[in-house]
Amino acid sequence: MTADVMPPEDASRHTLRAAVLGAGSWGTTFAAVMADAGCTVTVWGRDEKTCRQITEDHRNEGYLPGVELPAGVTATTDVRAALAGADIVAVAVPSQVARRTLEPLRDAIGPSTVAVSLMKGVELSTDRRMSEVVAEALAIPQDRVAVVSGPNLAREIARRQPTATVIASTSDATAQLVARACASSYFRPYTNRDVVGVELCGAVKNVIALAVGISQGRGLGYNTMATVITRGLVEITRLGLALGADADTFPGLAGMGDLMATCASPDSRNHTLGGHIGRGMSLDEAIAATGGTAEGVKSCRSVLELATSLGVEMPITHAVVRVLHEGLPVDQLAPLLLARPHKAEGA
Ligand SMILES: NC(=O)c1ccc[n+]([C@@H]2O[C@H](COP(=O)([O-])OP(=O)(O)OC[C@H]3O[C@@H](n4cnc5c(N)ncnc54)[C@H](O)[C@@H]3O)[C@@H](O)[C@H]2O)c1
Ligand SMILES: O=P(O)(O)OC[C@H](O)CO
Repeated sequence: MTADVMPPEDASRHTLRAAVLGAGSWGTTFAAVMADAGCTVTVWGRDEKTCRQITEDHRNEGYLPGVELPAGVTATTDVRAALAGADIVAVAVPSQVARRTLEPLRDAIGPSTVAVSLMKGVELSTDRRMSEVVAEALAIPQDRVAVVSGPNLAREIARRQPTATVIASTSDATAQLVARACASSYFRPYTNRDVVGVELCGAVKNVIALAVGISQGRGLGYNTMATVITRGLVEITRLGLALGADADTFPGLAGMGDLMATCASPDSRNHTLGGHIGRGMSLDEAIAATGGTAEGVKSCRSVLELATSLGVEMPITHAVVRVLHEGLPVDQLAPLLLARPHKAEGA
């Protein structure tokens, strides 16, 4: 199949209305996905110029250069106008601002509106997963919340390159509604009840991608990359199981699938930022050079806190925290990981 050629769907199959909060890469892309799946979509963004460009020119050049958006996507800076009458509200702001973005909007959400977290992070002050933050901030029950996570690099999907994703919710009806709102010829959703596992995979793979980026920035090769990815999946699984996740989630799309995409792609902000650190930039320089939201930079600390509170060992995550936030020189990362006491592979 040739890339960039999947046609949009027939947009007349259903009449769902969706709002997307966040006019960045993934918010805009997921809005386009839902529009191609037949929804009428309004994006809320903070920047007037970006919103006008989305509505009038069907583009968001700041985040998705060269991409033409479906005409069914419009944008506004008026968040309440975006939310009016929405069956679905999808949230795509940085994880650490989700709570403060959503709390003032409690009264603007309809009584049966479903909220979708598109975010891949863990809240710093509370160690909460994003579906927990969304439910608490909007004061809605968990069964009206779904999570979308998988190998979903926005820039590829915005060009209608085919991919699959996972829609996780404690409610089958909620997951199916969201799946219907986004399924198209280039975007295939699979539903899953394991919200904990799906969300953890999405948040922790960003930390592992930072580690892979750092090692590649140091000039290390594919053996190192494969080792970090594989042992990264082991530590994601260990934490997930300790939190009650389903073991089947980890080798799936939200686990191994997203880990591979993020650790391999030059489009990944986490991977890219890790590369800058590996080549010797300071954290502030690397954040500025990368642009966009690299969630692992902050979430590595909340993930480590969560793991420590449960007595779960996460050596790669710990090493990333030490390099990014505790001044460990980058060339000491590999020796730190390799000098750990011997253990059997399955232990
Ligand atoms: N880009 C991707 O490929 C991708 C794919 C899947 C999931 N995600 C996840 O989606 C979430 C959003 O990522 P993104 O790629 O769209 O990020 P982005 O940096 O491209 O866009 C973030 C958006 O949030 C807005 N924003 C920033 N600070 C804000 C604040 N204080 N209050 C309100 N809005 C604010 C920005 O203006 C921007 O519109 C992240 O959790 C990310 O991990 C991203
Ligand atoms: O650009 P990143 O590193 O936030 O990764 C984007 C997506 O999460 C990949 O699925």
